[in-house]
Formats: sequence, structure tokens, C-alpha cells
Amino acid sequence: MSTETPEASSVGGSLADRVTKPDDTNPADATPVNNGDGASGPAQGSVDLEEPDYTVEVKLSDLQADPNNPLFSIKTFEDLGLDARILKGLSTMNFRKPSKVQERALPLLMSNPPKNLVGQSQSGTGKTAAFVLNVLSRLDLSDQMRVMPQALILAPTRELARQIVGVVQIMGQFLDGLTIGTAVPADSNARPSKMEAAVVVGTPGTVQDMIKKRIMNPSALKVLVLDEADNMLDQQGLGDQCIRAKAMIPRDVQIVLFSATFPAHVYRYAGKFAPGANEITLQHEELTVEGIKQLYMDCASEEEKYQNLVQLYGLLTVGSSIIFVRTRHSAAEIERRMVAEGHTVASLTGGVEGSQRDAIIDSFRSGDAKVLITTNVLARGIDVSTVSLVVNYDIPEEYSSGHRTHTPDFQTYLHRIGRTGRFGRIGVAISFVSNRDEWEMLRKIQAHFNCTIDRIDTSDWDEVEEIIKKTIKNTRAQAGFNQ
Ligand SMILES: Nc1ncnc2c1ncn2[C@@H]1O[C@H](COP(=O)(O)OP(=O)(O)OP(=O)(O)O)[C@@H](O)[C@H]1O
Repeated sequence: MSTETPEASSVGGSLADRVTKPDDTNPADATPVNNGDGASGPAQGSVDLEEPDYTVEVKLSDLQADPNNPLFSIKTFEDLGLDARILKGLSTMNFRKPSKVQERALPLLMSNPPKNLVGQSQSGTGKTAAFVLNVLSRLDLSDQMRVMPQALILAPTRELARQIVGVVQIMGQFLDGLTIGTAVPADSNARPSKMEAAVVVGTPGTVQDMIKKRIMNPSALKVLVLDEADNMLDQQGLGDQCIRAKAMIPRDVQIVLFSATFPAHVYRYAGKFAPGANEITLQHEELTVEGIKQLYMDCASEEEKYQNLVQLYGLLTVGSSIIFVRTRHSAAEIERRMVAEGHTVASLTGGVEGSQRDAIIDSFRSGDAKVLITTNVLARGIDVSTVSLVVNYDIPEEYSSGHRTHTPDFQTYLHRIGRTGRFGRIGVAISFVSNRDEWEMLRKIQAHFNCTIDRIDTSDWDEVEEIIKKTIKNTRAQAGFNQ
């Protein structure tokens, strides 16, 4: 799949002139090898975009009219049989037409008797709306029932759970009596004594604990959704918690699993977790998103990675950016050094607790913090439309018994770069390559997704800056504004 986008071409095509293709046959030539070796503020569709400052050729409506685009649909939300109050919610979010996964999943999800679903589609193509619309359509909001949990949505992180709460709130804003509960680890004793909400969104450990302690009564549940399902079922700890949570709820709930990625071994298991499920799946070659321009940068050493990041700072703040690193320690260290040099950056890792984490992600969402350094904790699901640049400071890799394997973590790569280029927007993802192992991992990632990751030449930073800026700025000239 080509990563050259219509939008990138529309700003003059100069990025293609500037980048050079990696030479797969001789990595040592292409890379100077060093042998030493994130508010529950709702996702707003596209309404917050500013006026672009130059001509834009691609509109969301064009993308949604292209049968090869994951945002394509022939139907309207009205055609999908949604309640008028829910349609009103969608309209305030500026959702005009469904995406492909929404159009395909909704009839399968909403049919009766309910059937399970395993659903896959590219990052940023609207899976959240697909499962939230089904959840909202199935609620009984009569006086006795509105305080009974009827839908349980599980997500791997508190940030994602809070984000989903925001989507349920805004999409369901015209449903009288809709109550939503958030079940994430609480600071000290801030946990409610009773979970009286029709929709509960949370992380598996906290939900399981709430059911065990009878804070949450699962007896009226009708729908169980696992967002980022492959991660939820496969990640150590989370998988067990999901199985235990499932064992505590009624057997006849509708089970809905969604993710952009389902590696083969998890996919087989997903079929057992959601028996007899309808399936919407993709080949891994189909998973990259056209609007994300994938690039890499040679770095002679670890230190040069840092220097390149600092050089990029001006670009990082054109929109918002996420820098992914391997460990909490390096996140903290990069933050410390950049702040000491006078740059404004924030970091959010698993080492930060509760409300402090909420404050950091909220300030990133609001644009107060524009550069966020993080680990894989924010690789999945986080939807901040202003993110125009993602940096893989370290290429994501698989671990075995706690040790690095120098094997790329394909799924995480895809989820990380998918924090930009959301729902038809343009974004740039830059991976830093500082040694032969990283080069090999990058090569394997290209082969796996059948995509091209172009080299960006850092010999003239002014030019690098100008070219990336043009691509990033074009992000603003995106969907929604130009429908
Ligand atoms: N039909 C639609 N019309 C306009 N915007 C939409 C539509 N559906 C979803 N969006 C917007 O697209 C963005 C991405 O949606 P969402 O977060 O659900 O993607 P996703 O498929 O779950 O991505 P990921 O795989 O990264 O979790 C959100 O900002 C959402 O508000």
C-alpha cells in the first residue's frame, strides 16, 4: 500500500523529493551503524479544526465516497435504524456518514437475538462509535433499570476508559436518564460504594474487584465490550482479569471484541472468548492508514536520538506530538533534559498514579501540553485529533520473559503510529534508527505491512523542518471542516 497521500501531494509533493528509500539489500550502507549498540473530554469528530491556510484538495466526503477507503459507506446513520435521540447525538458530533466498519458492524451488532462480534478495522476509523451505538441502542432506561449496569465496556488503560466515557456521554446526551460509571483505579478511598449506572466503562482489574466486593451488580448485563481486545486477551495479567470478569457476569451477554489488530494466536482465542461470533477482519497488508506518512531517521547513537528529538522540537509543537520510548526511565530522563533546556514537554507513564495521570492527559487533550513523552501505555486507542506527529524514539519490540528480543512488535508499531492520521486526517510518524537491530526491525515492519517507510535526510534541518511542517499543517486541512 502506498503511503503517499493525496494531501501530501496537494502541498507540492516535495516530501517525496526530500526522502530517500531505504536500501533493503545493504542496511549497513543506509544506516550509520553503532555496533556498540496519552480528560474524559469527548472525541469531537472533526469539529475542532481550524481554517486551513492553503488550498485543500481532499475532503472527508471524498474519502467516504471512495470504496477502497476504510471510511467509505453507502448508507447513512439513519439507514442503520438508530433511535432518533442517538442520531441527534451523532449530529452534534458532526458525524455525517458512517465509516466502513460502522456500516458493516452495526447491523450485525444490533440484530436480535444478539450475536457476538469480533471486529477489526484500521486505527482511527471509528470502532468506538460502532460499539457505543450498539450499547446505547440496547439500554432500558426506565426508572428501575437505569441504575442497573446493562453494558460493560472494558479497556486496557484508565486513559482509554475515560475517553470512552466521554464518547458515551456525548453520543448519548439526548437519552434521558442515561447514567454512566467509570471503573478505574481510584485515588485512596474515592471509589463509589455502589456502581449505579446503565453503562460501566473501566479497566478489567477494577471492574472485577467491584463485582467481587458487590459494589457492582452484574446480573442485568446484556453487553460486554472489550476494546483493544487482542491486547486485553493476550497481555499478561489483563487476560486473566478479563476471563475472571467474564465468569462473573451472565452467560448470555452479547460479547463484542474490537481492535485494529488481531494477531493469529489471539484471533483463535478470541473465537473461544466470543463463541459463534460474526467476524469483520482485515489482512495485515490492509492495516496501514493512507494518511500516515511513515518516515525514519538515521541516528548515529542513542545520544544522537536525543539531539534529533531536540532539533525536531519546533515541528513537535506545530500540532501536538507523542514521543514513544521503551521505558519509564527513559521517558523521565528525556523529559528532564528537555525541560532543563527550556522546552515544554510532559510525560505520562505507568509509573504515574491516578489523578495525576488524568491531569497530564487532560492537559494534552486541551493543547496546554503539546508534546507528550510516553511508553506503550498510551500506544492504543487514544484519540486526540490534533496529534500530527508521532515519534518512535525506540522501535517497539517484543519481550520474552521480561527480556528484549529485538523482534519488532508489529501490533504496537501500528497502534502507536495510529495516534495520528485519525479519521482521514494526515499525520507523520518518524522512527529513530540507531543500530543494526533497529534497522532490521524497521525492515521487518515494512515487509510485514507491505508498506514503505522512507528515510528522511537530516543533513539540512531547515529543509527537513519546512517539508514536515507542510505535511503536518495539512492535518488541519482535513475532514469535517471541508465536508
Ligand atoms: N462517522 C464518523 N464521522 C466523523 N467522525 C467520526 C466518525 N466515526 C468516528 N469519528 C471520529 O474519528 C475519530 C477516531 O475514532 P475512534 O477513536 O473510534 O477510532 P478507532 O477505530 O477506535 O481507533 P483505534 O484503533 O486507534 O482505537 C474520533 O475522533 C471519532 O470522533
